[in-house]
Amino acid sequence: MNAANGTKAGAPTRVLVINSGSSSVKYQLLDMTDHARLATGLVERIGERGGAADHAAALRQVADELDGQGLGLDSPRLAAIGHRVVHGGTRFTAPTLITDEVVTAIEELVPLAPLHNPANITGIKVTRELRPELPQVAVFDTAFHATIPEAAARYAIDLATADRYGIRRYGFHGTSHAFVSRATAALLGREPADTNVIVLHLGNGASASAVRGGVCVDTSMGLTPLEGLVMGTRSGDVDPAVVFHLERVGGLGTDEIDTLLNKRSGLLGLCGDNDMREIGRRMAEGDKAAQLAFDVYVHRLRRYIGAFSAVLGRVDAITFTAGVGENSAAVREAALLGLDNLGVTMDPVRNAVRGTGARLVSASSSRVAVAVVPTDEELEIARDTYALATE
Ligand SMILES: Nc1ncnc2c1ncn2[C@@H]1O[C@H](COP(=O)(O)OP(=O)(O)O)[C@@H](O)[C@H]1O
Ligand SMILES: CC(=O)OP(=O)(O)O
Ligand SMILES: [Mg+2]
Repeated sequence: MNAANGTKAGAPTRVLVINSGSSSVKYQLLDMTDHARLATGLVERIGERGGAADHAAALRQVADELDGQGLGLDSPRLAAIGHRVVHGGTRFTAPTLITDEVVTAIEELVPLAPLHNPANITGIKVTRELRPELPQVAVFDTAFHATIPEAAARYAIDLATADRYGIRRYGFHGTSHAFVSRATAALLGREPADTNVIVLHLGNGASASAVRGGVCVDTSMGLTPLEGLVMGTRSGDVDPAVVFHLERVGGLGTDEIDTLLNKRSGLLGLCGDNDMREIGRRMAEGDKAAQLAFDVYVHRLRRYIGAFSAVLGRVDAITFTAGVGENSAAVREAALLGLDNLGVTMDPVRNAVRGTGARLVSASSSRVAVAVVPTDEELEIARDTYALATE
């Protein structure tokens, strides 16, 4: 052992993180001795004109890009590859060393995450072909939510039917909720075990979670990443009868409704834009559709903040993260305005300051701290991967 960093002399210390999404592959190569990013990249527009033909081609492009930087997958310094896998079902509640049997089990979960899991599986298969002997680890979006109690995880539908089809709340963005809730405790100078946090992960996909003492007790996403908050292109909560209505009265097919709710709804559906920056610009010009989209987005957020305040009882912090949460002072302010009865007092000046690191944006007098914490899903995945690969 090397006393300085706890690793065996000459042992590989690098981890490649692969995040295969529905139309992109993101990757990062990290050195786990100092968490340095040696390479990061993104292959976009998979399956579109001018983009990679498919996910396998995108993964080979990633391997070539790393080769070109002298950081190829054949490097003896690579300790492991970590893959983000969106749906782990009830079977995978912790990071898992990938075997043929694990790949088959992730394939069996495709019906629960048809938009996400197939891309994750392709990523795993391509890198296993390239480095068959290297430890590869699946890190699941759902795992952090496995602790949610039955009262919050169950939908109130016929129990036998629910169990037969695996219908329950799984929750997603778990690596982000785990990382950010821990970082919030650190920012407050407290132990995660005595810190209660509401985490608002507001990216293209968006979800809220209630974390009590480091343990997740509720989250807004459900069976799939469609439920809950208003997102870039996803509706979040709707009355499920909307689906029957569109089928019976609108004559839409199941796949059309799936596409409508996942890809043509949310901010995009309400105003034609899914980027909060563009919505802000349009609002400044008095655009009514953009204003409506913003208002619906914020109203839904406030509902979940209220609900999760009640779920937790005592709230120590409300933390904003991901693209919108880290950058939109307007969303943060509108979401928390007038919540003094819940112990939340924003400091509008602190909130408006553009910053990059973890920071507080509440007034010093606020009983509940309001924080902005940049998420780092890749580092969380790399840590989980390295821990499992080197144990
Ligand atoms: N400066 C900004 N102000 C407001 N919103 C921003 C800003 N920068 C990024 N965003 C929002 O963040 C979103 C992307 O968030 P991100 O967490 O990167 O998404 P993803 O889910 O793709 O990882 C964009 O769609 C945009 O609306
Ligand atoms: C699960 C999910 O919603 O992921 P993303 O935000 O990457 O779309
Ligand atoms: Mg993201």
